[in-house]
Amino acid sequence: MASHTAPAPIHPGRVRILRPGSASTKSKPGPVIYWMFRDQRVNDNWALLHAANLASSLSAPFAVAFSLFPPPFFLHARARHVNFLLRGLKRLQMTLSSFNVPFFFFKSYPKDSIPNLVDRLGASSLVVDFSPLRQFRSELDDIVERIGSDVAIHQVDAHNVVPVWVASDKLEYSARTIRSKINKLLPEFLVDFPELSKQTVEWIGEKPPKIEWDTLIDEVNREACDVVEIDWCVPGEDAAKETLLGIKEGFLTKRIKGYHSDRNDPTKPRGLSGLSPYLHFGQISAQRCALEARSRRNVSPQSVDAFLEELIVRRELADNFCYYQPKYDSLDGAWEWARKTLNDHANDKRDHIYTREQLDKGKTHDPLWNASQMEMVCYGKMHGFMRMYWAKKILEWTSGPEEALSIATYLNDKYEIDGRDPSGYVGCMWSICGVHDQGWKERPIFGKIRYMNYEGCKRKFNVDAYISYVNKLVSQTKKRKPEGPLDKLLSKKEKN
Ligand SMILES: Cc1cc2nc3c(=O)[nH]c(=O)nc-3n(C[C@H](O)[C@H](O)[C@H](O)COP(=O)(O)OP(=O)(O)OC[C@H]3O[C@@H](n4cnc5c(N)ncnc54)[C@H](O)[C@@H]3O)c2cc1C
Repeated sequence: MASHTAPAPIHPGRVRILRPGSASTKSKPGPVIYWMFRDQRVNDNWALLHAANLASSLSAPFAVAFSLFPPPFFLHARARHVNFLLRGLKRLQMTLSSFNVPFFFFKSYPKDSIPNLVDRLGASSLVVDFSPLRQFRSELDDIVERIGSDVAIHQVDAHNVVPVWVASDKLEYSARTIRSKINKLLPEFLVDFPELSKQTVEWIGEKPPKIEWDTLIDEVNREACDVVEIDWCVPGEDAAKETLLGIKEGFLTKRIKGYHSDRNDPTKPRGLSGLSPYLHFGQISAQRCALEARSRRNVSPQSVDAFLEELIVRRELADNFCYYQPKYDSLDGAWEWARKTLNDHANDKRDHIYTREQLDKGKTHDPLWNASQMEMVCYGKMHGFMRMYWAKKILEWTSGPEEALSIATYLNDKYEIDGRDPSGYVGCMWSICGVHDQGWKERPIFGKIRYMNYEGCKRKFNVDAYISYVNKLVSQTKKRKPEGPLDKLLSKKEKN
């Protein structure tokens, strides 16, 4: 991609030394291993660049390792998620090999495979990604504990434009309180990436075993078959780049102008960037998206500013919340005012009460809600505006806020291709528990939590058009038989 600012070295604030190790005191330090987790890309990846720099400073080679949690997978991922990830990694392995970088893949808990690999290879250093999610952090704690004290362990926040620990040292109250902190740091952190160079120190150690990608994908399709793969979104870095900058339908090249006016209209899904699957799996860097958007600001300042607000401020606020609030997916994680108002109204009469199963099947009295649920179930990505309405109605139609939150996060994680993400937990917490929002006029069930209703949606967009759009999506999905290999379909889409 084109460079717009001078490439910068890695900002020291982006790297945390979890353990110093003693590699530099050795006459022949062992290789550097990068345990890739959340940032599954070769381009624009500060963690990979750091591993390469570290290796070069030690005159040692480096390799990348990825460990797929065994079933039920990380955060109970379904075939939709795991195979998007695997198809992306399949391409990533090829790209890495063009840089002479070996790629080790395991289907086991990282806390088992990574320390074992580090030990077997006599590695001098381990570089790890950052994620604020509990399950990742506990896995990392175990890894650190199991690795010998002479091995250096460095953590790099390659996901956020401003590393979470630099942006703020505390739980932020709202976008208003974090915005100025992030904006002040952008000149330091929103800089162009240096290029990754080909590995020059020869890898003479153990060779990674051959990865049978197609067999793995078939296995996952059997093991996590309750939510099937999607076919409209091609996984991998190239497709991510195409979504951002493609000459036919790229977001910044063709669609950005309408973002400001169309992004809250669910009948215009192309009005959104469509980048969330790629951002979630780290197949594109948010920093790259921001650099490219900023360089096109003259095309449509309002739209670019609105996009940067979502991409940087809102997304990184979500990481801040999950990082500093351990109860990020529970009513206990809400602010005192919200917990009080929700508890005050927990026993209010509900006109409709649905079970998780009824909601899962989209069987409520509200055709708009059912359509949004089906958009998520069949298509795998509900429109951003509908996500708010969808979650708020779950609060209205279940027996209490704790149950509502648990159903909303369960369904969001199960079906959204971008689910199991800090932005998902915070989206549900915002909608149901008022996190990052303010108190509104008190009303039944919701208390002071912001309310949304069907009539409001009717005033904002053409509800019937959205419902028919989703019906069409559903029937197209039903028509697509799982007969032909999805690979064929995906590669055809990639060529177009
Ligand atoms: C109940 C609920 C659940 C949500 N679940 C998820 C989820 O599981 N995963 C997820 O990535 N986002 C989630 N969001 C946030 C938002 O709806 C999606 O990020 C957005 O719809 C993704 O589509 P897009 O990339 O085309 O959006 P665009 O509008 O083009 O946004 C670009 C990027 O900005 C970020 N972004 C946009 N809106 C938000 C937001 N409100 N909070 C944080 N980051 C944002 C995302 O990374 C997004 O990809 C949820 C919101 C709500 C209210």
